[in-house]
Amino acid sequence: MEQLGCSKINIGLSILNKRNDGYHNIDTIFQSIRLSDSIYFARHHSVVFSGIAPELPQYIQDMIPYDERNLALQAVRELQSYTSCKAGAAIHLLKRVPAAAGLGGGSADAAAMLKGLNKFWDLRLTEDELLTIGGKLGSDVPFLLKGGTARGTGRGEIMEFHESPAPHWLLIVKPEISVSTGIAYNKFNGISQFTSTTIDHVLSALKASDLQRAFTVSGNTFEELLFPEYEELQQCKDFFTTRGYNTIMTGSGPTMVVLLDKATDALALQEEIKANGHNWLSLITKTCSQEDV
Ligand SMILES: C[C@](O)(CO)[C@H](O)COP(=O)(O)OP(=O)(O)OC[C@H]1O[C@@H](n2ccc(N)nc2=O)[C@H](O)[C@@H]1O
Ligand SMILES: Nc1ncnc2c1ncn2[C@@H]1O[C@H](COP(=O)(O)OP(=O)(O)OP(=O)(O)O)[C@@H](O)[C@H]1O
Repeated sequence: MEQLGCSKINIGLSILNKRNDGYHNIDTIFQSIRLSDSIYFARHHSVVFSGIAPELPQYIQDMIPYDERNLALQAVRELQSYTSCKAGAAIHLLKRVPAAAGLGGGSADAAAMLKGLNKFWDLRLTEDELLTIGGKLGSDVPFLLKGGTARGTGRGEIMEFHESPAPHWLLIVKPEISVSTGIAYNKFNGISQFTSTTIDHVLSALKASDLQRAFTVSGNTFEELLFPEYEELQQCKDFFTTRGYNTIMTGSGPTMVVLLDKATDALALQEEIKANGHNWLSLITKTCSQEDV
């Protein structure tokens, strides 16, 4: 049995304030994208876990541990302790989503593991139970369990779902910079030009099915926090905006999301990235809706 774990982009993200539990309240628009990892389940007498990421560059492969530190295996452990299930499974994770990219890759695997094992072991957990278990594993996991298009508040787990825009082609571009999510959040000093009003504007553009406008009016507090320190991020964004493409950073970065008019634009941009000597990883994907997740 195969279970897909679709990743996400954030179309706008405002950090509102720091909470007493160490997390930050945010206001964001989550949007599922087709780019996904696969988890394969086969019958086995005990739980064994393995994984590979052959399509990703070596420096990203080196970041992903296939042991108890892997969020997907942590999802297995959470399910085992919640249900006391003693069943086995041979579980294999095939990663295609770049790690530490702001695409929610590890969280997508955790979500896929919860949904996959719920079916494979016939656990019959309700969606609410999965959302509660998912929330323990990471702030992005509840959205990734459901997918589609949602406004996320709280630490991201309070979700208000909306109709997804028609599928749009995207070029996902990741510079070779890694900043951990926790460290990026710690740079927040209480002030951002992007507020819930920014996210209101994104949402009204989405309601009008105008993804171009949604990108134009969106903003991400993490851009304010990271661009001054990592010049290459501004350079990467400018590379696409100066060529006329609406471009936003997703999550806590460093990945840029370039909104395309047509898939062939991606091939031309990939050629230009190479011709300009940039070592950015770029992948073509599409936005998708809850039915695809
Ligand atoms: C940047 C986003 O991807 C936007 O969707 C998420 O907010 C991050 O979600 P995530 O990777 O699932 O993050 P978690 O694993 O829950 O938290 C990692 C670390 O990020 C910080 N964190 C995360 C989410 C949040 N709303 N406030 C935070 O301050 C905390 O220091 C936490 O220890
Ligand atoms: N299944 C997994 N896939 C990728 N990374 C994982 C996984 N499990 C644990 N990790 C660790 O988590 C780190 C962050 O990777 P992940 O892909 O989840 O980040 P992200 O896309 O930036 O997440 P977010 O957008 O939720 O902040 C990696 O550097 C890696 O060490």
